[in-house]
Amino acid sequence: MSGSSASLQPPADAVKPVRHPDAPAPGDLLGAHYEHCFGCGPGQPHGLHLEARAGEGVALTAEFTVQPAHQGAPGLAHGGVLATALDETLGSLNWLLRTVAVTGRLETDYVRPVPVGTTLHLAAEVTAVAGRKIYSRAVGRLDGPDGPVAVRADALFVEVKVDHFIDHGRPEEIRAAMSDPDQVRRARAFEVNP
Ligand SMILES: CCCCC/C=C\C/C=C\C/C=C\C/C=C\CCCC(=O)SCCNC(=O)CCNC(=O)[C@H](O)C(C)(C)COP(=O)(O)OP(=O)(O)OC[C@H]1O[C@@H](n2cnc3c(N)ncnc32)[C@H](O)[C@@H]1OP(=O)(O)O
Repeated sequence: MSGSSASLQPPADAVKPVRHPDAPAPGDLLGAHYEHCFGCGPGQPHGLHLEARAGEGVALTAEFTVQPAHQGAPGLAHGGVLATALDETLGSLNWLLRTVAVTGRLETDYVRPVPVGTTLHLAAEVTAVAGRKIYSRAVGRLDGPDGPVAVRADALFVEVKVDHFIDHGRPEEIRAAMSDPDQVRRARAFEVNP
């Protein structure tokens, strides 16, 4: 059963999430937040190339097709890769809040094995917000958006400033990101108070 950890239960003062007025319209592809992201970046040959689309409210859907490079057991997706798909899907919710946030905690249930070649159909939503803490959950299904559940996750993301990345990222990549106007625009657009 997922969501059992006490730290993933929203506190009494938590509020419902609010979709940002400039959030992408329902159905819009969200695009990669960073070219070299292992979850969504087009510049990672063995990455997941996960594609997320805005939903209604603070919810979205995403798809990811398991490639041979993602195996753990023969012919089956690696559990860590599936956790990455869930993490990336949950992280994409930040586009709808227009908040920069990182994963603090991710709890994953593996319900069914996921064969190579499978397209995992993911759906995620923010359930509550308490200060900098964003509570969310996701599910991944086989054979279509209404297919059997293969994986589930509950998560806590914590809002950070863009400086979080600038302060902690390896200087080579940070320098490259900061000299890319598109990347700077994407990062700054997420900040509530740039
Ligand atoms: C211009 C160039 C820019 C370059 C940047 C480019 C792009 C940027 C745009 C978007 C990118 C955004 C995200 C990345 C993208 C997607 C990937 C998917 C998401 C990820 O893959 S992202 C990587 C994995 N992730 C981390 O790398 C985090 C490492 N970690 C930390 O950096 C700190 O740990 C942090 C910041 C989490 C907290 O640190 P902190 O000092 O800011 O705050 P603090 O500790 O006070 O926590 C505040 C409140 O959260 C509670 N809390 C914290 N952690 C908890 C836990 N684990 N369990 C339960 N509760 C927890 C506390 O209990 C407290 O709660 P309370 O307020 O009630 O006391």
